[in-house]
Amino acid sequence: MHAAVVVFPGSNCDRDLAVAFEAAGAKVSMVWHKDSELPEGVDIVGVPGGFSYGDYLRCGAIAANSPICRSVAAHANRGGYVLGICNGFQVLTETGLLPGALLRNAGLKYICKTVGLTVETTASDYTSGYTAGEVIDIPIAHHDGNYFADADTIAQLRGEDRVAFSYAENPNGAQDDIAGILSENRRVLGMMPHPERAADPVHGGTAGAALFRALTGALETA
Ligand SMILES: NC(=O)CC[C@H](N)C(=O)O
Repeated sequence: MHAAVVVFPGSNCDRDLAVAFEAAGAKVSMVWHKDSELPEGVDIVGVPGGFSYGDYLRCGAIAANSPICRSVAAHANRGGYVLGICNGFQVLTETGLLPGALLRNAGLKYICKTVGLTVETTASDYTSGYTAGEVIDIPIAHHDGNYFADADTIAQLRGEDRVAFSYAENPNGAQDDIAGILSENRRVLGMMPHPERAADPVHGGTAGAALFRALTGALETA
Protein backbone atom coordinates (compact mmCIF):
# COMPACT_ATOMS: atom_id res chain seq x y z
CA MET A 1 0.00 0.00 0.00
CA HIS A 2 1.32 3.42 -0.94
CA ALA A 3 0.23 6.28 1.35
CA ALA A 4 0.81 9.99 0.77
CA VAL A 5 0.85 12.25 3.83
CA VAL A 6 0.12 15.91 3.15
CA VAL A 7 2.24 18.53 4.94
CA PHE A 8 0.84 22.05 5.45
CA PRO A 9 2.66 24.88 7.20
CA GLY A 10 1.56 24.25 10.80
CA SER A 11 0.96 20.49 10.50
CA ASN A 12 2.36 18.77 13.58
CA CYS A 13 1.20 15.15 13.25
CA ASP A 14 2.50 14.48 9.73
CA ARG A 15 5.53 12.48 10.88
CA ASP A 16 3.50 10.57 13.46
CA LEU A 17 1.00 9.62 10.75
CA ALA A 18 3.77 8.54 8.38
CA VAL A 19 5.34 6.38 11.12
CA ALA A 20 1.97 4.74 11.90
CA PHE A 21 1.42 3.93 8.20
CA GLU A 22 4.96 2.56 7.89
CA ALA A 23 4.62 0.44 11.03
CA ALA A 24 1.57 -1.17 9.40
CA GLY A 25 3.64 -1.99 6.30
CA ALA A 26 2.83 0.93 4.00
CA LYS A 27 5.22 2.81 1.74
CA VAL A 28 4.88 6.54 2.53
CA SER A 29 5.51 9.69 0.47
CA MET A 30 5.34 13.11 2.10
CA VAL A 31 3.54 15.67 -0.08
CA TRP A 32 3.91 19.44 0.33
CA HIS A 33 0.83 21.68 0.30
CA LYS A 34 2.13 23.55 -2.75
CA ASP A 35 2.46 20.37 -4.81
CA SER A 36 -0.37 20.12 -7.27
CA GLU A 37 -0.10 16.39 -7.98
CA LEU A 38 -0.11 13.32 -5.79
CA PRO A 39 2.67 10.78 -6.51
CA GLU A 40 1.79 8.11 -9.06
CA GLY A 41 0.03 5.05 -7.64
CA VAL A 42 -1.05 6.46 -4.28
CA ASP A 43 -3.74 4.31 -2.64
CA ILE A 44 -4.52 6.53 0.31
CA VAL A 45 -3.93 10.14 1.30
CA GLY A 46 -3.43 10.98 4.97
CA VAL A 47 -4.40 14.52 5.97
CA PRO A 48 -2.72 15.01 9.34
CA GLY A 49 -3.47 16.90 12.51
CA GLY A 50 -2.04 20.23 13.49
CA PHE A 51 -2.67 23.90 12.94
CA SER A 52 -2.54 24.29 9.16
CA TYR A 53 -1.89 27.93 8.23
CA GLY A 54 -2.12 28.78 11.92
CA ASP A 55 -5.86 27.94 12.04
CA TYR A 56 -6.44 31.37 10.50
CA LEU A 57 -9.97 32.07 9.20
CA ARG A 58 -11.31 28.70 10.44
CA CYS A 59 -9.48 25.45 11.20
CA GLY A 60 -8.79 23.76 7.87
CA ALA A 61 -10.36 26.48 5.70
CA ILE A 62 -7.17 27.72 4.06
CA ALA A 63 -5.72 24.21 3.70
CA ALA A 64 -8.90 23.13 1.90
CA ASN A 65 -8.05 25.67 -0.81
CA SER A 66 -4.38 24.69 -1.17
CA PRO A 67 -3.08 23.29 -4.49
CA ILE A 68 -2.64 19.76 -3.10
CA CYS A 69 -6.21 19.63 -1.81
CA ARG A 70 -7.53 19.90 -5.35
CA SER A 71 -5.68 16.65 -6.12
CA VAL A 72 -6.84 15.08 -2.86
CA ALA A 73 -10.45 15.86 -3.79
CA ALA A 74 -9.92 14.46 -7.30
CA HIS A 75 -8.40 11.30 -5.77
CA ALA A 76 -11.42 10.90 -3.46
CA ASN A 77 -13.84 11.56 -6.31
CA ARG A 78 -12.12 8.76 -8.30
CA GLY A 79 -12.89 6.41 -5.39
CA GLY A 80 -9.51 6.80 -3.65
CA TYR A 81 -9.07 6.50 0.10
CA VAL A 82 -8.53 9.57 2.30
CA LEU A 83 -7.94 9.56 6.06
CA GLY A 84 -8.27 12.93 7.80
CA ILE A 85 -7.31 13.11 11.44
CA CYS A 86 -8.19 16.06 13.66
CA ASN A 87 -7.13 19.10 11.59
CA GLY A 88 -7.35 16.66 8.67
CA PHE A 89 -11.02 16.00 9.49
CA GLN A 90 -11.57 19.77 9.61
CA VAL A 91 -9.93 20.07 6.17
CA LEU A 92 -12.18 17.32 4.76
CA THR A 93 -15.37 19.04 5.95
CA GLU A 94 -14.07 22.34 4.54
CA THR A 95 -13.45 20.70 1.14
CA GLY A 96 -16.96 19.21 1.21
CA LEU A 97 -15.65 15.64 1.01
CA LEU A 98 -17.41 14.96 4.31
CA PRO A 99 -20.61 16.62 5.56
CA GLY A 100 -20.95 18.88 8.60
CA ALA A 101 -18.51 21.18 10.36
CA LEU A 102 -16.24 21.18 13.38
CA LEU A 103 -17.19 24.00 15.76
CA ARG A 104 -15.38 25.41 18.79
CA ASN A 105 -15.51 22.96 21.73
CA ALA A 106 -18.61 23.56 23.87
CA GLY A 107 -16.41 24.47 26.86
CA LEU A 108 -14.35 26.91 24.71
CA LYS A 109 -11.15 25.20 25.88
CA TYR A 110 -8.44 23.24 24.12
CA ILE A 111 -8.77 19.63 25.29
CA CYS A 112 -5.77 17.29 25.36
CA LYS A 113 -6.46 13.90 26.94
CA THR A 114 -7.13 10.24 26.19
CA VAL A 115 -10.80 9.41 25.71
CA GLY A 116 -12.87 6.25 25.25
CA LEU A 117 -14.16 5.85 21.70
CA THR A 118 -16.95 3.47 20.81
CA VAL A 119 -16.46 1.67 17.51
CA GLU A 120 -19.86 2.22 15.88
CA THR A 121 -19.30 0.19 12.73
CA THR A 122 -16.85 -2.41 11.55
CA ALA A 123 -18.11 -2.11 7.98
CA SER A 124 -15.20 -0.12 6.59
CA ASP A 125 -11.59 -0.81 5.65
CA TYR A 126 -10.61 1.44 8.56
CA THR A 127 -12.60 -0.21 11.33
CA SER A 128 -12.76 -3.87 10.29
CA GLY A 129 -10.03 -4.76 12.81
CA TYR A 130 -12.26 -3.82 15.77
CA THR A 131 -15.44 -5.34 17.11
CA ALA A 132 -18.69 -3.35 16.98
CA GLY A 133 -19.36 -1.62 20.28
CA GLU A 134 -15.77 -2.03 21.47
CA VAL A 135 -14.45 0.97 23.44
CA ILE A 136 -10.87 1.93 22.55
CA ASP A 137 -8.63 4.49 24.25
CA ILE A 138 -7.41 7.17 21.83
CA PRO A 139 -6.03 10.68 22.54
CA ILE A 140 -7.75 13.89 21.49
CA ALA A 141 -6.07 17.31 21.19
CA HIS A 142 -8.21 20.08 19.75
CA HIS A 143 -10.15 23.27 20.34
CA ASP A 144 -12.55 22.85 17.42
CA GLY A 145 -13.78 19.28 17.72
CA ASN A 146 -17.46 19.89 18.25
CA TYR A 147 -19.04 18.07 15.31
CA PHE A 148 -22.13 19.78 13.92
CA ALA A 149 -24.51 18.82 11.14
CA ASP A 150 -28.22 19.42 10.61
CA ALA A 151 -30.71 16.83 11.84
CA ASP A 152 -31.29 15.36 8.36
CA THR A 153 -27.55 14.84 7.86
CA ILE A 154 -27.15 13.19 11.26
CA ALA A 155 -30.11 10.90 10.49
CA GLN A 156 -28.59 10.07 7.11
CA LEU A 157 -25.17 9.32 8.64
CA ARG A 158 -26.79 7.04 11.23
CA GLY A 159 -29.16 5.48 8.69
CA GLU A 160 -26.29 4.66 6.34
CA ASP A 161 -24.08 3.33 9.17
CA ARG A 162 -21.50 6.03 8.47
CA VAL A 163 -20.66 7.01 12.04
CA ALA A 164 -17.33 5.23 12.52
CA PHE A 165 -16.59 6.30 16.10
CA SER A 166 -18.49 8.06 18.87
CA TYR A 167 -17.30 9.37 22.22
CA ALA A 168 -18.10 7.12 25.19
CA GLU A 169 -18.23 10.38 27.18
CA ASN A 170 -18.73 13.49 25.08
CA PRO A 171 -15.79 15.88 25.73
CA ASN A 172 -16.62 18.73 23.33
CA GLY A 173 -20.36 18.97 22.70
CA ALA A 174 -20.25 17.02 19.42
CA GLN A 175 -23.68 16.31 18.07
CA ASP A 176 -24.86 12.77 18.75
CA ASP A 177 -21.41 12.15 20.38
CA ILE A 178 -19.92 11.84 16.90
CA ALA A 179 -16.12 11.53 16.77
CA GLY A 180 -15.59 10.21 13.23
CA ILE A 181 -17.60 9.71 10.04
CA LEU A 182 -17.31 7.91 6.72
CA SER A 183 -18.14 9.08 3.21
CA GLU A 184 -20.94 7.45 1.26
CA ASN A 185 -18.53 5.01 -0.41
CA ARG A 186 -16.86 4.38 3.01
CA ARG A 187 -13.41 5.25 1.65
CA VAL A 188 -13.03 8.68 3.23
CA LEU A 189 -12.80 8.75 7.02
CA GLY A 190 -12.56 11.91 9.12
CA MET A 191 -12.04 11.62 12.86
CA MET A 192 -11.07 14.08 15.60
CA PRO A 193 -9.19 11.59 17.84
CA HIS A 194 -5.61 10.64 16.92
CA PRO A 195 -5.12 6.88 16.25
CA GLU A 196 -1.51 7.61 15.19
CA ARG A 197 -0.80 8.75 18.77
CA ALA A 198 -1.85 5.34 20.11
CA ALA A 199 -0.02 3.13 17.66
CA ASP A 200 3.11 2.05 19.52
CA PRO A 201 3.72 0.78 23.09
CA VAL A 202 5.84 3.89 23.82
CA HIS A 203 2.67 5.97 23.30
CA GLY A 204 1.13 4.28 26.34
CA GLY A 205 -1.51 2.54 24.21
CA THR A 206 -1.76 0.72 20.90
CA ALA A 207 -5.50 0.77 20.16
CA GLY A 208 -4.99 2.96 17.10
CA ALA A 209 -2.64 0.52 15.37
CA ALA A 210 -5.51 -1.79 14.37
CA LEU A 211 -6.91 0.96 12.11
CA PHE A 212 -3.66 1.19 10.13
CA ARG A 213 -3.26 -2.61 10.03
CA ALA A 214 -6.83 -3.05 8.75
CA LEU A 215 -6.18 -0.50 6.02
CA THR A 216 -2.93 -2.00 4.79
CA GLY A 217 -4.53 -5.46 4.93
CA ALA A 218 -7.48 -4.33 2.82
CA LEU A 219 -5.49 -2.31 0.31
CA GLU A 220 -2.71 -4.85 -0.09
CA THR A 221 -5.17 -7.53 -1.08
CA ALA A 222 -7.36 -5.20 -3.18
N1 LIG B 1 -4.50 18.32 16.85
C1 LIG B 1 -5.14 18.97 15.89
O1 LIG B 1 -5.12 18.58 14.72
C2 LIG B 1 -5.80 20.26 16.25
C3 LIG B 1 -6.72 20.79 15.19
C4 LIG B 1 -7.08 22.25 15.37
N2 LIG B 1 -5.92 23.08 15.32
C5 LIG B 1 -7.85 22.40 16.65
O2 LIG B 1 -7.25 22.75 17.65
O3 LIG B 1 -9.02 22.12 16.70
